[in-house]
Order: sequence, then structure tokens, then C-alpha cells
Amino acid sequence: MEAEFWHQRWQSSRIGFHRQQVNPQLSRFWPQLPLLQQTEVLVPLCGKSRDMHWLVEQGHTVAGFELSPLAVQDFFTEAGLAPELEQSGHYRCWHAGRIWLYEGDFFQADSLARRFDAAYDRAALIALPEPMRVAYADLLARLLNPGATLLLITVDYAPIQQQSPPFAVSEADVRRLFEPHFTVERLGRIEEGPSNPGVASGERQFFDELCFVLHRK
Ligand SMILES: C[S@@+](CC[C@H](N)C(=O)[O-])C[C@H]1O[C@@H](n2cnc3c(N)ncnc32)[C@H](O)[C@@H]1O
Repeated sequence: MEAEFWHQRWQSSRIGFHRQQVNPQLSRFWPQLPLLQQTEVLVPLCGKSRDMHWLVEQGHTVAGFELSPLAVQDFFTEAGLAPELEQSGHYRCWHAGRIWLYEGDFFQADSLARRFDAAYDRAALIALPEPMRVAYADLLARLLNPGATLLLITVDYAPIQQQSPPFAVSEADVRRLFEPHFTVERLGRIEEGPSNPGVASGERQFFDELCFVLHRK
């Protein structure tokens, strides 16, 4: 999507993707991953996700990337944190405690010449239309060191409509996008069933949240 699409979503508070609770597949599967506590976690397209606080509570530092200044501001305000600001290449980088949020376009992250050993994607890949997903997977491959771990959470649903996010990203899609650079294992699937309005109304046959662990080859 164009940057303007997301700026408008934040300006008009149309952020139905934001969750008050920590993602259940994150809290279930992250502790099983082969990661040191202090590992820095890359969180692309992070919004104001509370999952970042959970990662800090597990001992990690977090480097989030987010286009919207409103999202960044809300994230720190809602946590009662007063971040410091510095310019870091193309980004305004906001920092409080063990969290650094890079305000700007994630697709310029190469320019920072930074590499990571862990990453967490919830609702980032599925926010991007197909042509951008290929560029996103390639960028993650460049930003992650060999052996690095990525926990990836997507949604898959049918029938598919691809006009606006969240886009359906199936296990086959994840394998096609990432297997050139990563090993891919599916860890979990949560079937939303009738708790999903689309399923309840009969508009959708199913709506599932999928969780994968990927390791950079
Ligand atoms: C569907 S939301 C998911 C946010 C977060 N991961 C969560 O779980 O709540 C996608 C987010 O990506 C941001 N975004 C979209 N394109 C971006 C880009 N190129 N660079 C950085 N952030 C971007 C949007 O502003 C939005 O906050």
C-alpha cells in the first residue's frame, strides 16, 4: 500500500489490527525459540503493538520500524514513557528504555547497515500487497544474520479478496516467499471460526491465524 493509505488509517483511528492483548501465539511459541534473552528483536511495521513490551519483559531489546508518527507517539504515550529523539540515517529514531522505534519507511532499513539475530512479524507481511511481499522477504533475508530466527504470524482466509489488508498469506505463500533464504516450519494455527464476523455471517468459509518459525540459512 502507499504510505498515504497508512497515514490516513492512523489519522482517522481506523486501526482495527491493533490488539490490547499480547498475541497468544507469540507468548506460546517465543519461549521455545533458541534465543538468548538479551537478543535484539527486529519488529518491522510495528504499529503501536503491545507485543513489543512483552518482548522487553522477556529480556530483549526491540528495534521497531513504523511509518506513522502517530503510531510511534501513541506507543510511548500509552506506556507512560518519554522517549528521546535522534536522527539515524533516513529515520527519526525514538528511544526509551530497551525500545528503539525507527520512524520511517522500513524498505530503507538497508541504509542503516544493521543486522539482527531475531525478528517478529505479526500483521506486517499481511499488510503488504503481493509485489511488496517479495521485496519484504528479500529485505528480511538481508537484515538477518545466518542462523537468525523469525517468528512470523499471518492470516489465511477464504474466499480471498485482495483489495486491502489484511491480505491472505497461506503456508504455501510463506514457503514460496521465504524458502530461498530460510527454513520454514509451521508451529500453530488458530481457527477463528464464528468468532470472526466474516465467518459468522457466512461471507467467509474460514479465517485462520498461522504461526511459523523461520531460520535464516
Ligand atoms: C496491519 S498494521 C500492523 C501493526 C503491528 N505489527 C501490529 O501487530 O499491531 C501495519 C503497520 O505497518 C505500518 N507500515 C506500513 N507500511 C510501512 C512501511 N513501508 N514502513 C514502516 N511501516 C509501515 C502501518 O503504518 C501500520 O502501522
